[in-house]
Order: sequence, then C-alpha cells, then structure tokens
Amino acid sequence: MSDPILEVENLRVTFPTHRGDVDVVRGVSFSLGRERLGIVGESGSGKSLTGRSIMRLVPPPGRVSATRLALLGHDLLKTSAKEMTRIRGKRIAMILQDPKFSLNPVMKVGHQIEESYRLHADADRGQARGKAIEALSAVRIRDPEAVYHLYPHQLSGGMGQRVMIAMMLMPEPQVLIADEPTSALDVTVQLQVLAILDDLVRERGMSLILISHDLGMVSAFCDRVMIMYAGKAVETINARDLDKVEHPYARGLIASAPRLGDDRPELPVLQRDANWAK
Ligand SMILES: Nc1ncnc2c1ncn2[C@@H]1O[C@H](COP(=O)(O)OP(=O)(O)OP(=O)(O)O)[C@@H](O)[C@H]1O
Repeated sequence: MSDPILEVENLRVTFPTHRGDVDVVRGVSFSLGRERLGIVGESGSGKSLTGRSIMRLVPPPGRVSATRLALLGHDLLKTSAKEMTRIRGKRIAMILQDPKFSLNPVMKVGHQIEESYRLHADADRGQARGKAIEALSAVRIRDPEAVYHLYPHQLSGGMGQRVMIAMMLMPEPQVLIADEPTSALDVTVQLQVLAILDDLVRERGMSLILISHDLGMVSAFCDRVMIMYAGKAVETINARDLDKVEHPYARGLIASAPRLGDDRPELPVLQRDANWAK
C-alpha cells in the first residue's frame, strides 16, 4: 500500500447513558492509502460513527478518542473546531445516504455548488459558475445548464446524489467518505452513481472510504474491505481475497449473501456467537 493518507489507531466512540458510558466503536484501527476501502457491517456495528469520527462530526454527547487519528500526518484530534471546518471542506469530504439532508432546499443547486467552490477558491461569480457547470458535467448530468437552475426538490434521488458528489468534490478533497451513498437509489441508478464515483476516484487519485451494509457491492467496488461487528473491526482483507476471510462473523456474512446463479433453496442464517461481541 502507498504511504498512509489517513491513520486511525485504536479509535473509540463513547456515549454516556444512564447506566454509564457505552463504547459503540471499540478500538478500530486501519490506515488508508490511495485506494478504495470498504467498511461493511450490519446496522449498528459502528460504520457511520467511524466515518463521522474522521470528520469530527460525532454528535454530542458522543466522545471520540484514539491513540492516533491523523490526516497526512496532521493530528485531527488536536485540531481546533475552526481549523477542522477548513479541513472538512478542503481535504476530506463526506457524502451521506440522502442528499435531501445536505442540500439547502431554498437555494438553486448551481448556486450551492458555486458556494462550495468559492469557500475554498478565490474566484469571482463568473468563474465559479463555469466551475459549477463543469462539475455537473463531470457527474454525467446531461443538461448541466438546466440542472444548475433547479431546486433540490426538483431532483430525482439519483440526480440529487450526483449534485451532492459534484458539490463535495469542488474543493478537490484528498479523501472522500461515502456513507451508504446509493442505498436510497434503485439498482440501475446505484450502479450509475458508483460508476461516477469510480471515475472520479481514478481520475483525481482520491482515496475513498465506502461505507455500506452490502458486502457484494463493496467487494466489487473496493480494493480492501474492513468488516465491522459490534463496534470492532473484526477483519480487513483485500477484496479479491474475500473468500479467504477467517473471522466466523465474516465467514457467516459471506455464506449468507445471495450470489448470481445461486441454486440454494434457502440462504443460510447467520449463527451468532456471544464471543464475537467481546
Ligand atoms: N447519537 C447517538 N447517541 C447514542 N447512540 C448512538 C448515536 N449514534 C449512534 N449510536 C449508536 O452507536 C452504534 C453504532 O452506530 P452507527 O450509526 O455507527 O452504526 P452503523 O453501522 O453505521 O449502522 P447503520 O448501517 O444502521 O447506519 C449503534 O448502536 C447506535 O445505536
């Protein structure tokens, strides 16, 4: 793997509850080079909070701690809130499942993309407009001039996600975290959005963390896969070696995934072991 762009060591996310503190991410470690890393696991396994910790966007009263959390050698845990806002826009970006929550409903999409550009570049209105149109074309929007003038509610789900990607990539971040970016879309649109992400990651040499519960999708799209269970990273493996995973949860997950041409009348049900969550 190339030099790490992101280093995560012993990451913990803790929430206070009336019964005391609960760790929901429990000592996760990984490093990210110029590659596509998938984070897979069932609902509640801590995938999103791992992504949000890197962005320093864990909602209070959640607390993040780590032995090391560094972007290009820069300690993210010692970064001020103000500096973090700058890093978030410029160096790391995050795409969430539903663009509706991230786009401003009362602002034309073109203007939102322009704003995202002008936050990080010294550009006049005309230059920013040109960049916005370019960005809309880069996410394969056929009539970028027309889409520029639309409001978010006028976009379909797939189109909204493309606009989000265009907006997030405006400042040319080094790391993109995509949290279930396609799970609200139907299968054909999912594939289109993934193909767009794939192009952009390759063209720009960006690192990608793709968070999903869909093992098949992640292993087809990523170079490496980290499998999470109950707040822990139980195994990280090259996507092409997925059939060699050793952890029993990971093996169970693979065995219970449907495959094309499957002739099994029923998919096996994952048999859990209380020891996995220890
Ligand atoms: N704001 C919060 N307050 C308290 N607990 C939380 C909060 N956010 C998440 N959690 C808990 O942390 C655990 C991990 O959540 P996280 O969202 O990271 O899971 P996930 O693997 O991304 O799941 P999903 O696929 O459902 O999004 C869950 O058990 C969740 O209930």
